[in-house]
Formats: sequence, structure tokens, C-alpha cells
Amino acid sequence: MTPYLIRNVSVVGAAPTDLLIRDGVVAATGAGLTAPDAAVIDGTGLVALPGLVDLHTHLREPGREDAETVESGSRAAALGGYTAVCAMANTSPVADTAGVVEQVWRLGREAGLVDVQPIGAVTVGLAGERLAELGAMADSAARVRIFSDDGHCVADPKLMRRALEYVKAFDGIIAQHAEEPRLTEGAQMHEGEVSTRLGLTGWPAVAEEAIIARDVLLAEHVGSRLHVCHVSTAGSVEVLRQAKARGVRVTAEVTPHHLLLTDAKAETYDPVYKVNPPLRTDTDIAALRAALAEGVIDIVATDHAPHAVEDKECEWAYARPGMLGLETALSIALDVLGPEWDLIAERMSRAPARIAGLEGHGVDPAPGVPANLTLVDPAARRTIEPAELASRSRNTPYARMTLPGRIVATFLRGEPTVLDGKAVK
Ligand SMILES: NC(=O)N[C@@H](CC(=O)O)C(=O)O
Repeated sequence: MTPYLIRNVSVVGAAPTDLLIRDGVVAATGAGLTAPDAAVIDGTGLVALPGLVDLHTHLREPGREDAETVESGSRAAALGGYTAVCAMANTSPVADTAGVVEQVWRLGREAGLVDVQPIGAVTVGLAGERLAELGAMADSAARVRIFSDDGHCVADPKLMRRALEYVKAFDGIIAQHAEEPRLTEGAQMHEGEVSTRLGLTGWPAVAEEAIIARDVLLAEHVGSRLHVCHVSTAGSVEVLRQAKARGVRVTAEVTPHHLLLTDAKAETYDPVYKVNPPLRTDTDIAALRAALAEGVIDIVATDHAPHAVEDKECEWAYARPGMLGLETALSIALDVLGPEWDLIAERMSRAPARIAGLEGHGVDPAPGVPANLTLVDPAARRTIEPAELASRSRNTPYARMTLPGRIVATFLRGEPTVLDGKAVK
């Protein structure tokens, strides 16, 4: 294993220092380190962050390997500065058994580019009718701790209660896709002025808020852990704020796109902007940004949702919802939050690693810690060219936009997965 000496790098925004990576760990930090056997990286102007951790990634394998594989998604993640991702369960077959979660986990290990932690489905086939084998998935080699029917809401309150009760035994989490299905029948975009003008059926904010309100009460009643996926409305933020103030064990995520893009994008009728939950309004964006800064929203999660061309480049009504996220998340965070490195490290690495219980991840580079880290050039700007993305899919909403920041290198347990901005394997 080649040792790496990163010279003159700012660790999470602190004064520049040298970082020596050897045998999978950060072996030393300090000024003027020497290591004749090490490969040297000039870190001048770069920021070292703990490797990013994504709590919400769709890898599409098994089933839709034309849209993404565990390997291609892992490569996209590494290029985005990630060292761990949690893979959502809405694959085909659904990850609702020990067999499927172990398959995804094993494929992640074989790709070896990021740690892939499978999320298990809450209900069999995501059908919302009976609980999946939560215990068997928890006891499997994949050691599943987060369960989600993402893409579908666990709408039945009794089933949601049972799921929260079940996972409490091993301190598991139910990650809810908060969408009251009766309120979003036929929905195509955010319900508001733009949907009225375009004549598209609306997805009202209350469909999200009503489920979050119900679920924080259920989580409180049961004393179990709830995580709310892709929070998108100002009203949801208020429900979460109150729940957290009461001490409910709830955490929440926001996606980069919900921090930046609004429903006005639907005016283009370009389905690349169709996503679940839908892009909302400037008022929602302002509330989500404030909540993220404050900690009412705990983390940024990508909801990386690759889709094949035929599922996206069609009429709006027929297009699948979802957008790519892994390769652009850090740039969007930098754009939205500015160079607030401690906040970025907290919301994109430490907190997601803590929530998911991923040992060795989300730890700032310091002597003795596993060398899971990424080097960012905050001064660089890059124009997003969909054809250049490592994902198998092309559905980025940032095509041809120039964004701040570039991932220069990523290390997974001391091995580079990205060097000079390029994937190593
Ligand atoms: N977030 C999305 O727009 N899409 C997700 C599932 C979903 O939440 O609908 C996907 O798997 O594509």
C-alpha cells in the first residue's frame, strides 16, 4: 500500500498542515512531515474533509443495471468525495430479504470504491401491506440498521407503528418517504401557482407535512428512531422543529436540489426536473437552508436517482421522478452554504455516519483515524457535462451549469479511489 503525504492542506478549514496516510490510517499530521517512501500530493489551497457519507443513494442493482450498477454508482460516489453510501431498497427484486441486501453489500465490497451499506425495505415488495424480514436483514452479513420503502410511503399507521417497534430492539431506524398517497394521486409537480398555470396535477406540501406530523407522534409514542427522507417544505421544517424540541428521536435530510431549484423549472417541461418530492418554492428553499444551518435538518443526502434515457427523455407525465446527485452534491453545498467547512463536514459526513452507525466514517482526519477522506479544491469551477459523469445515467439537472468546487482526491481506508480528479479504477 503506497503511503501518501499531503502537504500544506487545510483540514476542515483549519490552518494548513501536512497529512501522512500510511497503512490505511492517518499516521501523522503537522508541519514539515517527511516520508521518503510516500507519494506526495501538493495540498496548497485544498481542504481535507472526512469522506462524505450519503444516507440516500439509489444504485439500481439488482434489476436496472442499465441505469446504474453498484460499481458505476460507487465510482460516481467516490468522484463526488464520498467514502460511504447507503443504498436504497427499491431495486428489482426489492431489497426486502437477507439474500438481496447481502448481494448488494457483497457487490459493494467487490467494487471497493466506497463502503456500500444496504438499506432494507420496511414492507414486502414495498407494497405497504406486511413487514419485510427486518430481523433477518439486521442479522445478515449486511447488518442492516436502516429500513425504508423510499419511493413509497409507509402509509398505514399501524404498519408504521409496528415497524418502529420492531427496529427499536436493535436501535434501528425507519426512514420514511413522507407522502400521503391519497393527497398525491396523479401528482406531477408541486401544487402551487406554477402547477395551476401549467395545468399539471399538484403534489401539495401538506401531503408531506401530514405524514411527518403523524410519524413524529408515532416515534414519540414508541420511543423509536425515525428518519425523514428528502424534506422539501417550510411546513415540514416547523413540524420537525417542534418534535425535536420535545425530544422525539427524529433526524431529517434535505437534498441538494431542494436547496437550490424551484418549481419554476417545470415551466421548461423538461422531465429532468421531475422529482419526488417535487421542487418547491423560494420560501421553502429559504426555510430548508435555515433549518440545515440550525440543525433542525441534520444532513444533506443526495437521493441520487439515476434513470435510463427512455425513462426520462419522454413526456413529463410519463417520465420517472428522480435526478442524479452524487457527483455534484459537494458543489451545490458549497454554492448554497459557502465555504462553511465545519458545517459541510457535519451535515455531509459526521452526522450521516453517526445516524447510520458507520464506524470509521465521518471522523475528521487526525492521527490514528481510518484514512477515509476527500480533498476539495474550493477555488476550482467546473462546467457539468452529462456525458462526462461516471454514472450510467445522464439525468443531472445541472447540465452545462458552472459550479464551484472540485473533488481532487478521495481515499478509502488509505487507498486512493480518486486522484487528480479522476477515478483510480
Ligand atoms: N426521488 C425520486 O424522485 N425518485 C426515487 C424514488 C422516489 O422517491 O420516488 C427513485 O428511486 O427514482
